[in-house]
Amino acid sequence: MTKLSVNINKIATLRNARGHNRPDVLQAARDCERFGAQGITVHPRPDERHIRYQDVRDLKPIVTTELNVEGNPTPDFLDLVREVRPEQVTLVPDAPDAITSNAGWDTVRHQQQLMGIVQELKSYGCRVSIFLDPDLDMVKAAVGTGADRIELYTEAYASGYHHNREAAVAPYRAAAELAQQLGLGLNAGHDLDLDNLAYLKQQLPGLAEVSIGHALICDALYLGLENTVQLYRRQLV
Ligand SMILES: CC(=O)[C@@H](O)[C@H](O)COP(=O)(O)O
Ligand SMILES: NCC(=O)COP(=O)(O)O
Repeated sequence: MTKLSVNINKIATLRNARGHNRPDVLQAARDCERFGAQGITVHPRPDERHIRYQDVRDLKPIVTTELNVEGNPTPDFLDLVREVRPEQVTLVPDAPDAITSNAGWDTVRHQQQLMGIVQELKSYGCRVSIFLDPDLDMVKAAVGTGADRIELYTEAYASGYHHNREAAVAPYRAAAELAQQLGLGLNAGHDLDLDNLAYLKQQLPGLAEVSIGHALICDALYLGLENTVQLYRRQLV
């Protein structure tokens, strides 16, 4: 089974536009779970333009599925996850000024740094996942970091899907097979949507989890959150 973790960053973007508490991020998390989400993902960024560090603290006690906290392991981010101890931490090498995540780790270059961080986070009981491009050398070097899983960065798959989906998924299938042979669990995310999700799931046996935010929240504007979460779940059976 592939689990659906709903990324609620965009709920926070909308809330922050007015400075009050509408929509309520915590209620949105509860509702996503009630509608079928099997996890809640947040990606606090240093400027707190959507999810704030305090949201992450507030979400931990109310999320009943799994809280997945994504981000660059800066000192502030590490202090946050030390305090909150989410079920999963996904390490993402995004620059502070990045509009959104735009690359996976160079696990060859950063293996030592990641090794120390992964070891510490695992000692708190967090599952640790490393955000990666579908590059076989990066997958091999990810093993040496001690991470439990990798999250394949699916932007290139999503952007190539409508042109040639077989070609778009091929590097992901190779990376997924290698990761699982090497004992790494497999997550995927970024720009997944109702068009491209089912094919990815079909092509990547063993895919443990997808985290989806932007497209899902956009779809919910038209289809409603309950219906949308269920539609995404149905792509994953
Ligand atoms: C790691 C990843 O792909 C997601 O966290 C994505 O970057 C969402 O972040 P934003 O909502 O800030 O675009
Ligand atoms: N890890 C990917 C994620 O959480 C959501 O990415 P997107 O669906 O907002 O592109």
